[in-house]
Amino acid sequence: MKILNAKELAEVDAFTMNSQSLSDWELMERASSRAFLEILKKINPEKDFVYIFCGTSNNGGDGLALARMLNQKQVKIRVFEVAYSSSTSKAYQKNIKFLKENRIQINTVQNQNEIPDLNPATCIIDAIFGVGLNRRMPGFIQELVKKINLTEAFKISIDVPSGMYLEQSIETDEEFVISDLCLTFQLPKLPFLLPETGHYVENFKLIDIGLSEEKIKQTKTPYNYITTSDVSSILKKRAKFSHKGSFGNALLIGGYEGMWGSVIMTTQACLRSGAGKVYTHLDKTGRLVLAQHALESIYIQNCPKALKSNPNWNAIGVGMGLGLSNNAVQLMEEVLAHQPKRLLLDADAINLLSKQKNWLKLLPKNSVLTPHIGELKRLVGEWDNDFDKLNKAKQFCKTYQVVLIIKGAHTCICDGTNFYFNSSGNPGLAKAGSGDVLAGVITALLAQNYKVLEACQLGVYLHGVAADLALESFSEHSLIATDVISYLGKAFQLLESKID
Ligand SMILES: NC(=O)C1=CN([C@@H]2O[C@H](COP(=O)(O)OP(=O)(O)OC[C@H]3O[C@@H](n4cnc5c(N)ncnc54)[C@H](O)[C@@H]3O)[C@@H](O)[C@H]2O)[C@H](O)CC1
Ligand SMILES: [K+]
Repeated sequence: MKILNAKELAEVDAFTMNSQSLSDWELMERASSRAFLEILKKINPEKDFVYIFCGTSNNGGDGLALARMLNQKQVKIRVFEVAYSSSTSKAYQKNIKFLKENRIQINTVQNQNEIPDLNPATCIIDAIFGVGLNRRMPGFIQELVKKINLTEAFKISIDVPSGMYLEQSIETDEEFVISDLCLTFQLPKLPFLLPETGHYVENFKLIDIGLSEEKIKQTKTPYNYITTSDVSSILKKRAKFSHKGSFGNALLIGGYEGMWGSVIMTTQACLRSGAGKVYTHLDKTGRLVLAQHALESIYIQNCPKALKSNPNWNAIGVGMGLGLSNNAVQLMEEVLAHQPKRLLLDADAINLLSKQKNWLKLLPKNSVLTPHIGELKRLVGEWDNDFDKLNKAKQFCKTYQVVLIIKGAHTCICDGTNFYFNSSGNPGLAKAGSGDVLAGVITALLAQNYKVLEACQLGVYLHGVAADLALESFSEHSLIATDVISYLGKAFQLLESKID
């Protein structure tokens, strides 16, 4: 699924109206009536007192249409026109006319003194600014937003929380609405997926308003959102006459300094993700633990020898609990000298790379690096804000011709040109061990010869889905990495059921 900016969305709107012979007002009516159905699920129409703040552009037009629909349902409402401009669109004016015909009072807020007492409101609908905000909101709106954020009322933002820009960070002294629910039209918006802003948009729901699929498909954007339909087309069926040699040999290297568990979890996840054969090298003190927990894997005692004697590793995953000792440095040197076809570097492998930046140019083309935020900082340096972070990540990938998987909520994959944000997963994954599991899933897919970027998208998505499905039996608090491994099967089942 694509993530578009305001200009691209406006073009898609225009194309849709033209191709479906819709007026502005009809498209607005479609958008608002679908948002209305979602609002009804969240409010008590008999008891709630809903305040609706409408700007003077199309987002405000949605708000006015919602006011009419709520009034028709006999919901108690108060409508406020947040008048930041005197020029309004035709669709907006038509909605104002309807409200007037229905004798619904429209209160104006044009300065700080006109901001109403919000205490009576039990629900607030924020339709002040949508995707079109492109500069600082006027001071009185900043004050209004501050006041909205202080209320206990249930807050619903329409399309975008007012005050949030689609393509730039807000300044520290700027406000945006922190809503309980954001009903966003058709496609996700980039700031929802970035931690600085996304932290305040915990709950967003996509409202399908029937925008032209054809035009969306034609629109070029570097930003994408990984959904079930994107990845189910990537997953390959296992052929009837296949054998273990058809699905690749994966070698996993890590598990030193008491961190055996790390590479053993990677091994288990790799085994559960379809690799033909999984070989594991870890500190020899951990070999019996490996044998107990991953009977199907093959223990490699002498890793340098294994690298030298077998030029045909389909994929190597290195770094999980590797440590930073001289031994770890030597192992990394061996791996780099081997130049595997498919290489994934996680955890300490990334930390070692950050210490020895001259190694970066030795990475085989399309190596996959899976840093969490702290590891990314060590790799690319500090960033000013999330947009700057994306730029730095992109530059890094271009320079070294690698793929970065930036782990966190909405894990982001960057290949130097495009970004892919994950839609699956939950905060139960914010625990030690989750990354080891992810490394195992992706190494298995790389071993099976999936294209690198496809292996990353599929792996990240499956890992998140497994964590989501595991919530059937566990909670976000209690979920641990091995639970995610046990749900990988169900995650694969879900995607397999979509293969034709
Ligand atoms: N397909 C859809 O997504 C649909 C979206 N709809 C809704 O329309 C808005 C987008 O409408 P638009 O009029 O372009 O933008 P806004 O309502 O966000 O208003 C911005 C408006 O104000 C100007 N402006 C920008 N920044 C400022 C500022 N700081 N101060 C004053 N004025 C500012 C800017 O030039 C714009 O004119 C979308 O979010 C949906 O809610 C429709 O319902 C149809 C389908
Ligand atoms: K809004």
